[in-house]
Amino acid sequence: MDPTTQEVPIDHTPTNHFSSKPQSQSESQSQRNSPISLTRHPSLVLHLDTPKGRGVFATTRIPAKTLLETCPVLLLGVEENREHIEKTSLFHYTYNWPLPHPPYKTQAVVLGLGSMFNHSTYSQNVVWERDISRQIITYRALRDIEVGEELCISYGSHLTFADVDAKGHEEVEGEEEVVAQFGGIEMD
Ligand SMILES: C[S@@+](CC[C@H](N)C(=O)[O-])C[C@H]1O[C@@H](n2cnc3c(N)ncnc32)[C@H](O)[C@@H]1O
Repeated sequence: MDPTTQEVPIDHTPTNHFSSKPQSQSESQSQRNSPISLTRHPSLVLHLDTPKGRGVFATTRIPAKTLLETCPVLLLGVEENREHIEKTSLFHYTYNWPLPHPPYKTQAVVLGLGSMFNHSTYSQNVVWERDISRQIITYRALRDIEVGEELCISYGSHLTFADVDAKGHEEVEGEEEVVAQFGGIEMD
């Protein structure tokens, strides 16, 4: 797998990009029950008028692996998503979210800055990780981020919009592809 993108199959096991230490059952149980710190890195600002719309930028240098943001998510019902959300602009802000039962996937609205990170094919500098049991997503610096740099994640390879960073003539995929990928954002 290309480590710079997050195109991984849906996995119900929480993963950690920066540590390989497995969690014991009691550790994960006590983690589930403890309050969640809601981190937002103080150097993040929102620019309103970029070629990608709004976007998140750094006002100081941010070292690799720094925790940037912790976002609670709002899980959508499968039918609710299909019948309503997919028909609205909110759909382009949703992430795929695994379910333990058929159809094994729904969408989630990410509350906080998580919905503001744009996509970069070539300069992804932020990785994100779902915590399935606690319904949160955490974002970390993938590498050192310089002053003035935009913070970008990868939405995966199937985009529903023309990528302003694209160098070639990459095709914009249809809406159904997006559902299969990012939700609105594959974000996996
Ligand atoms: C989750 S939102 C990100 C925040 C968005 N820029 C805003 O202003 O609300 C996803 C949307 O941002 C835009 N976007 C993100 N990455 C982009 C890129 N690389 N090129 C062009 N547009 C992008 C697209 O309109 C996409 O549907």
